[in-house]
Amino acid sequence: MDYPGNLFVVAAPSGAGKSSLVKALMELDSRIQPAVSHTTRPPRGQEKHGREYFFLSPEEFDGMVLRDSFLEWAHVHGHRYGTSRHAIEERVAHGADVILEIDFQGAINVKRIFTNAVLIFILPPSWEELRSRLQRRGEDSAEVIELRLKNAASEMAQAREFDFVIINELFERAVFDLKTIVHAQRLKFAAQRRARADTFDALHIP
Ligand SMILES: Nc1ncnc2c1ncn2[C@@H]1O[C@H](COP(=O)(O)OP(=O)(O)OP(=O)(O)O)[C@@H](O)[C@H]1O
Ligand SMILES: Nc1nc2c(ncn2[C@@H]2O[C@H](COP(=O)(O)O)[C@@H](O)[C@H]2O)c(=O)[nH]1
Repeated sequence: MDYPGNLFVVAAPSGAGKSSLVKALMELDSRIQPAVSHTTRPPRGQEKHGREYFFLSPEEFDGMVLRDSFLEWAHVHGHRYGTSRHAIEERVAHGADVILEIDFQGAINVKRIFTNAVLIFILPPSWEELRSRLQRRGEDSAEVIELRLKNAASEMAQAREFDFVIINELFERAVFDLKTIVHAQRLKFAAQRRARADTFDALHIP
């Protein structure tokens, strides 16, 4: 699918810093809109229904799957997470730039549908730092942290499927990299759309 707005998809192993980076990007760039996912995971810390996620029961999630309401959904760290079609298709069709924070399975599925989507993978500088960020965040039990670190190895192996990889060592540097990727892609897509429109005009194709 090709739409007037741009779709950016950010994935990372848990604790690499993608939510922090996306939040910082949105503070610098008012054109970027977040998409709130649905999940069966219980809220953690100060999370609020409708802000970080729509928190659903397994039955409610099943209902959305049966109604084909998800653009993509996946099992991640023992819970289900999904991106609603409604949240994306309508907004991108109307020219909005939307950013998704989802896992690598979701990112690859989104790219199959939105072939112009830009996939960005965030890596931590080291295993030690990844562990220490999860511990410092202080929102997950030791058991959950171990599960997320165990899953991180296979997630990181997917980085090569992505269009861009950012190493989030120095936070400000990583925000700059993310901002630069978004800006460069907007320019590229705008130029492609102009070139296509010019070709259609030249060929008198309505
Ligand atoms: N460059 C950085 N240097 C040091 N700490 C960082 C950096 N980036 C993020 N952090 C911290 O690491 C922790 C994890 O970051 P964050 O919650 O953004 O990760 P995440 O990838 O979104 O994780 P999850 O997928 O579990 O939600 C947070 O406490 C955050 O403040
Ligand atoms: N495939 C999808 N993955 C998603 C979605 N929303 C979030 N996620 C990913 O799940 C893990 C865990 O998130 P957490 O908030 O429990 O730490 C993380 O990788 C998210 O990016 C989604 O809609 N689809």
